[in-house]
Amino acid sequence: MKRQKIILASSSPRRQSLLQSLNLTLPVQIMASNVDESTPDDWSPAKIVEQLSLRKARAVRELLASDKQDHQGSLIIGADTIVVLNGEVMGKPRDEADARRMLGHLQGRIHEVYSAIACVDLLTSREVVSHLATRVHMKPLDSSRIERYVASGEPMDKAGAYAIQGLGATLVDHIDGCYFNVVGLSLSLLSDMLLEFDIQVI
Ligand SMILES: Cc1cn([C@H]2C[C@H](O)[C@@H](COP(=O)(O)OP(=O)(O)OP(=O)(O)O)O2)c(=O)[nH]c1=O
Repeated sequence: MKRQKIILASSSPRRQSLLQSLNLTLPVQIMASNVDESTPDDWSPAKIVEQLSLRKARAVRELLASDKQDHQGSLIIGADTIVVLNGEVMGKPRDEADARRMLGHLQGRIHEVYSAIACVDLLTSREVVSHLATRVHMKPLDSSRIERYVASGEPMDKAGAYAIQGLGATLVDHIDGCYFNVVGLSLSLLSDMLLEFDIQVI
């Protein structure tokens, strides 16, 4: 049995276009699942993103279980991103008020963005998971600027209520670490992990 395809277990358009930008010779299929993203309070940021990325990839494996034959050569990839400020974990904002609150905490401070990638191999049943943290230095922002940014709609489906790849770039002073890790899928980490499954990007 040979490697047939990669399945990205994600509904995030950012992750889809980042993976596609690698121009892999293997076909890429998108298959999102609905997983419960709640986690115990005592989990570290690294454990949260690693376990959630695994949960997403395993959920797709379960979806495929009924027609295993067709997917045996698949490598499933899941990913998860959170923002962490002084121990406070921020996922996606619940509403605009929550986005305002998150940006109010992040402005003028340094936070970390944790993103994990999980690879679940249907060929060998092997699972590999890893994460990176990137430090983001956000500019000081007054409340009217935060208000205008929230009104743009961009924060709503982003961890920490901003998108560094969009208008949010204007709110960031600088970062230490991998840029694509902030966007939600580190291509550097992903390429290293794919090599472990004999998939060469370049
Ligand atoms: C900090 C930051 C996050 N994000 C996004 C990446 C993720 O899509 C999202 C964090 O939510 P996630 O729960 O990691 O992902 P998701 O629900 O969007 O997609 P899926 O679970 O189906 O893979 O925040 C940005 O796009 N830009 C940024 O600068």
